[in-house]
Amino acid sequence: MWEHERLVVRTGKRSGMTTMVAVHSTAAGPAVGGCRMKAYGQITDAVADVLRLSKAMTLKCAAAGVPHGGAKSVIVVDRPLTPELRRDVLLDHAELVDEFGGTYRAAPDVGTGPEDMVVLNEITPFVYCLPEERGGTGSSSGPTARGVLAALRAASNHVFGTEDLAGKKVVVSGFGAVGRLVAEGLTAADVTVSDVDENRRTDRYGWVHPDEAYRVEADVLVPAAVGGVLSPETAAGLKVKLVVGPANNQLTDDGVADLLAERGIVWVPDHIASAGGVIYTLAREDDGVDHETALKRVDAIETTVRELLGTGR
Ligand SMILES: NC(=O)c1ccc[n+]([C@@H]2O[C@H](COP(=O)([O-])OP(=O)(O)OC[C@H]3O[C@@H](n4cnc5c(N)ncnc54)[C@H](O)[C@@H]3O)[C@@H](O)[C@H]2O)c1
Repeated sequence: MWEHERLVVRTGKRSGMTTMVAVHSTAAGPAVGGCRMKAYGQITDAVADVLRLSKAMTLKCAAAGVPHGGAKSVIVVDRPLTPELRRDVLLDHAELVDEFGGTYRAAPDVGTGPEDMVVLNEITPFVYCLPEERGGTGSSSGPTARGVLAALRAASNHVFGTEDLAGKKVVVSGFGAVGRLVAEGLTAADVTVSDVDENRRTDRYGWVHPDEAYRVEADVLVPAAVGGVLSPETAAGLKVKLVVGPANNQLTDDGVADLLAERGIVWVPDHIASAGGVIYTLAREDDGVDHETALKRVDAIETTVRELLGTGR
């Protein structure tokens, strides 16, 4: 069933590249979501992604209790990006974002960052996370990681009876901006990391090949790379008790949640565990609260997860 409010797919007049915006819902308020820039096999893959991700943003905003709906945008990279082409496609995309008149407000996502929001902002005011020197709050990776750590505290307490994961083996799959900060925050745990990019390997943590990350024996798995990583097959092969991570849309389909539950594996939905970035950004940029107050709102993810797991207080 079609449940999105609006989907527009456009060929950019400067770049000739395809960009798109999907608004899933504005029922709770203007829709927010990231602008993803990546290569896809087919345009239909990109459309499927933008529809899935925009719906996940509606769930994320609802669970976080912020007065916004969910949207997402995608820039389909179909050739090597020179700096000129990158700028052109961002300007093309900015025109599309602007046509939504504020019903979609864009933030960075995989493949884009605060500096790209500066380019969008040349055409549209409807952007978040400009660099701090431009009056924005910059990258939201820090608050996102903080939210994941809050979710981990609550879930760890539920599963292991301890909040700090002391001595527990934790596998962080995806050693990028968020994964790295989550690993750093798990000071008491025995952390192993994994990434498709071998250059990210470090002596500080154990290392496991990405193909093995979802099969190794451990206590906790933190998906911090890409979506679609929990399929019926990977769920059947997991040897962990707890899965909590920032990667959006971790399940290949909703039924995988039941498979995990049947196996006694506790999974905290990604739209709850990954909400720290959106909570922080909206608190600072829309509500105008200070850094510490915004972080307190992020830390409330711990309470949300306690309530979700029936250990609320
Ligand atoms: N940054 C945020 O504020 C934020 C907010 C909400 C959700 N997320 C989600 O969290 C995840 C991580 O975000 P990020 O900002 O750290 O991204 P990032 O691009 O900085 O890091 C992702 C890392 O995953 C690696 N990777 C890619 N494919 C992989 C694979 N198959 N197996 C293992 N590693 C792989 C990449 O090499 C990279 O190091 C993404 O799914 C993102 O959508 C991020």
